[in-house]
Amino acid sequence: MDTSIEQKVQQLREQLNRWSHEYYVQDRPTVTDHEYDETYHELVRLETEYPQLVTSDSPTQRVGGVVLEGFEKVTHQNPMLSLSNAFSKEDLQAFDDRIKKLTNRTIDYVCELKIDGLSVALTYQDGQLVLGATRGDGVIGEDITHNIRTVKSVPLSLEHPWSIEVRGECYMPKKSFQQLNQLREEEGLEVFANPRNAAAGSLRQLDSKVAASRNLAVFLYQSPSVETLEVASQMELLEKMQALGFVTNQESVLCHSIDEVWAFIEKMTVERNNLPYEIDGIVIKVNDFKAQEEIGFTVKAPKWAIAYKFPAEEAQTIVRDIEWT
Ligand SMILES: NC(=O)c1cnc(OC2CCCC2)nc1N
Repeated sequence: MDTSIEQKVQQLREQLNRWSHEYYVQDRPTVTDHEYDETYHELVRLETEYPQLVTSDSPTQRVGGVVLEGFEKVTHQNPMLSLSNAFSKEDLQAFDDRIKKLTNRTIDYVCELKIDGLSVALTYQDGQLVLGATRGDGVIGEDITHNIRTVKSVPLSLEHPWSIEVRGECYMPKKSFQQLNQLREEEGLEVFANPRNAAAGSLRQLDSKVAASRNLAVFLYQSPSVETLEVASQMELLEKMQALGFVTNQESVLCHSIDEVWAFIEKMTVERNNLPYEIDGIVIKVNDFKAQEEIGFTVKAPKWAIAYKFPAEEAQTIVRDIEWT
């Protein structure tokens, strides 16, 4: 088979992956959907005629044609940690006091929206996505690669042949959640209680066509590969992951004191209702990785991070009703 066909297929594949990155990762498309679809179907036609040219990172391989018998177990080389919780400004002040006792370094905090989804770990080998896994109990998770590959904002391959693992949250946008529940109601099916359950239910499907239909998305926020990535702080890690083509949450901020952290929490307590996805709090992390190492971990969770949880909305609703009645 002549190499010009091979080059044509590679050129189409790379072009479509670039356009997909612009649309799903940067939210800045440079072509119309029609132009994307035309190019996509040209690739489908050529891959159908020359199936030996299909590669695992071709956009045609995202559509979910895999039905598993069951889920394989995955052991996380680096345990996926959980978070301690804070519920008040006083809890955060106590956290800040503890931190100051554990390191003499000047501490900056990174505040990240606590995305209300399902934790996932993505492993890339030589730039190719080879594994998508759930957190499970933190040590043993489930292999959900067939479903993770259908999430449009997860790169199937990276521009450079990195061998790294990145972690984040897979979630269902509010709009997709409402549309899904409306569809389920029309079909007489049980509706999902919240977007988190809907995302978890979608990723735990054996048939990847289901996940492919659920418009899932991800935000990446952690990586055990900090040596490979040569980053010295959480902020640098977020910037590096974005540079590699991963979606990171653009609301993350650097705070120089716990008072600034609280100001951000108060701001997001109001703004969270306008976000296109659900959050259930704010994650506060010591920025500098050397300081994180000094501060250390408890058995299950880092001492250098805490999750401030928003008050449960139902409680507020009840209180509001009482006030008005
Ligand atoms: N749901 C989130 O958005 C979220 C969860 N966890 C973390 O960090 C944990 C992970 C390992 C140590 C701290 N960050 C987040 N943004």
